[in-house]
Amino acid sequence: MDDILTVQHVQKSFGSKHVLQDVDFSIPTGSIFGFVGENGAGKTTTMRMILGLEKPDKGTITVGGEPVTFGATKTNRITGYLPDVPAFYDYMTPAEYLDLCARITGIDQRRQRIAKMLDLVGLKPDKHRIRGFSRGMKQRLGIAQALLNEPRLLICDEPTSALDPAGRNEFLELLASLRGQVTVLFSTHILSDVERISDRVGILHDGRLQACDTLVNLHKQFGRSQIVLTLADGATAQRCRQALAPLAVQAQGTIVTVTYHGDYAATVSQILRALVAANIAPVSLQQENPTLEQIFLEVIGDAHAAHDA
Ligand SMILES: Nc1ncnc2c1ncn2[C@@H]1O[C@H](COP(=O)(O)OP(=O)(O)OP(=O)(O)O)[C@@H](O)[C@H]1O
Repeated sequence: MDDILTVQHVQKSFGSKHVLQDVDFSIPTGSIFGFVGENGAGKTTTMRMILGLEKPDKGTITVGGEPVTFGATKTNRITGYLPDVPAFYDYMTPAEYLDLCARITGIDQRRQRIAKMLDLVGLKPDKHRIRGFSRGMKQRLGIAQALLNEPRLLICDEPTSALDPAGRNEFLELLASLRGQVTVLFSTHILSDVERISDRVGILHDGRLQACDTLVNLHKQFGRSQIVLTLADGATAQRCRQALAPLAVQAQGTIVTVTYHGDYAATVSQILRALVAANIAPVSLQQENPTLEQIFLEVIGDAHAAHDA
């Protein structure tokens, strides 16, 4: 699979502030990429550089194999953008607004295209003015606008942060429904949103992409998975802890927790063999997967440790 976007060794400072030190990543065509970082990490700056709205100090960016140049860039013909605070003409209906955008960008067969976009984002082609829209409806209209020119790459800056849970849910479903039709790059600091729909995740911290991989691989590399056993009583829990001593094991009350990296099946069979040998029958055994939030903390913790070393 080829990469729709490549960002190579990009650096950016504002005055004496080094925002991006060496950002390097690519996005395979057709995937949904969650771009994660704390406030001020440089997500918006990176996206603006991909759109040619900001000039990198060093490094190169390509979209669809073409280099992005600062200013009027050809690559924006295949890129759609939903800014963090999209601005609309409130007195227009969504169809009127999309018609205006389509005229400005010279889109053919406007009527069919607008009807298709409104249908895709679940907005009615009626006389309701944007003024009365909820934030969620405005975000969906923003997506319709960003998709108007049938882009190959859709960039969304913090698209869910201003939405309530129901609006977020709807919006994430809409983004997920675009999978396969358009490659999506969206930034957020809501990690559960990334976990729900992304194929790949990039974690931006300290001016670098500290991790960039599929969720499965991030779990493998950084996730500290746990297996939680419940025993009949405290004494059995202590015996269980001793039986499992070669593993990273803790006991508290009747609960014994084993923390492991890597393969669940291999670890659980090791546990079961040790329990059988010690003649211990647990009341329950449960697998607990790390959340992306735990992985994020692990990644930025590793970055700090490397920095301090
Ligand atoms: N035009 C500018 N001039 C000076 N500093 C800037 C400019 N644009 C961004 N910055 C600074 O660069 C840093 C990164 O900002 P950026 O908006 O890219 O971060 P972000 O990860 O998108 O954060 P947020 O989640 O808060 O939007 C911030 O410290 C910001 O103040």
